[in-house]
Amino acid sequence: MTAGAVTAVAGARIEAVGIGRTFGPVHALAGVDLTIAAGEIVALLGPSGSGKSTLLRIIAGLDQPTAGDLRFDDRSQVGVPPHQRDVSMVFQHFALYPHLSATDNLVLALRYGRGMSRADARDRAAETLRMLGIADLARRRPAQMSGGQRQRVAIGRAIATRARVVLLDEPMSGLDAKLRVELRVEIVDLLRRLGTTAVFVTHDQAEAMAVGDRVAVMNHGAIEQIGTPDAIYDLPATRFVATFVGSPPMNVFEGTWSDGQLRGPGSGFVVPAPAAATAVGVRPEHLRLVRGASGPSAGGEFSVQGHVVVAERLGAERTMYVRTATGMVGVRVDAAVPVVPDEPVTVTAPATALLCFGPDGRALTVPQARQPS
Ligand SMILES: Nc1ncnc2c1ncn2[C@@H]1O[C@H](COP(=O)(O)OP(=O)(O)OP(=O)(O)O)[C@@H](O)[C@H]1O
Repeated sequence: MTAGAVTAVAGARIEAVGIGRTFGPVHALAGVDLTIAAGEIVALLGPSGSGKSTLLRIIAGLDQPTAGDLRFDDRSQVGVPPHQRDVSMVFQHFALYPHLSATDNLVLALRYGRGMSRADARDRAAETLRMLGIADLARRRPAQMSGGQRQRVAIGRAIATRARVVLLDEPMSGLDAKLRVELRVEIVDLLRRLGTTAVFVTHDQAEAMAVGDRVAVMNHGAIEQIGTPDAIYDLPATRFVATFVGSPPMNVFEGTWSDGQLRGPGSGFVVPAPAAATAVGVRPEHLRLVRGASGPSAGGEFSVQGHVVVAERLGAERTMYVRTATGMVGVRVDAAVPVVPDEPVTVTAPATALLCFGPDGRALTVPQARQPS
């Protein structure tokens, strides 16, 4: 994409206050509070059915909340139709007009959505296609483009209008992995340069972490946690967030608490834990693999024994899966570590890498090593 000066916009500040949406007995949204700063990019991340699209549609004005308020720059948008909200949307399916060229798809949106003159609309369309590196597609119709090219045009149409809010609903889910990565870098760069406020829905945690200034993790119609990608990864507020974000996910081990310690089943781990802890979590990269069975752990270190099952190669590293009495454990190791199926191993982690969870799934402690500075 060609960098260069573009006409910037003042993105709107979005505020959702106690937004609820029921469909008969279904609570699609259960009191969502969310403030998005002007010009910020927020990724809505969550499993299928968690309410992401419903929230996005309410922000767009395509659906109305059954409770709460939605404000743009302190003005309530409840009851305001989509075309009066200054939002533009990119959907998973391109929704381009098939009989129009790339240029004309943009020109139409600018003339009828923005009331621009034909000449101004053509200038803006050309500028936008240039920004997206697809000026050579100007005369082609959607059927003459690849999926990635069509989605670039659809994104171009959304940003060409310079709406103060851009909403993207799984905009890349039909594209292959390499193209998704390429395109998301371009989208973020473009949104930043324009200064527009953006909400990006995805169920792909890597994508959410890559595009969002902040990530809002949704579950059962509520936001479980909102924070920077670093905060979401390093300081997850709940067990759900801890295991939804990260690949492979955080390992979580159930235990029984007594006298300041959490004990795994059988002769499993014993680690210091706050009262009422029911489980302890540790990320695969904080675990260490020691060959053979070792004695009891010292100094509050986490330690379980097991046997190597399989390993998955991931670039310079691999994930070794080890079967233990407390379940399967994923350990991130250097790719140079040889894989010997069935080999007895001990998996350990320092106490500072452990995160304990209570019976309601909330994180109980923030390990010293991971306190924000
Ligand atoms: N028009 C509707 N009528 C009835 N139920 C609905 C409607 N729209 C959404 N729901 C329900 O609301 C809940 C949230 O749906 P929503 O589409 O917002 O989830 P999502 O997180 O976007 O999921 P996905 O990733 O699968 O798109 C689901 O239980 C869904 O079945």
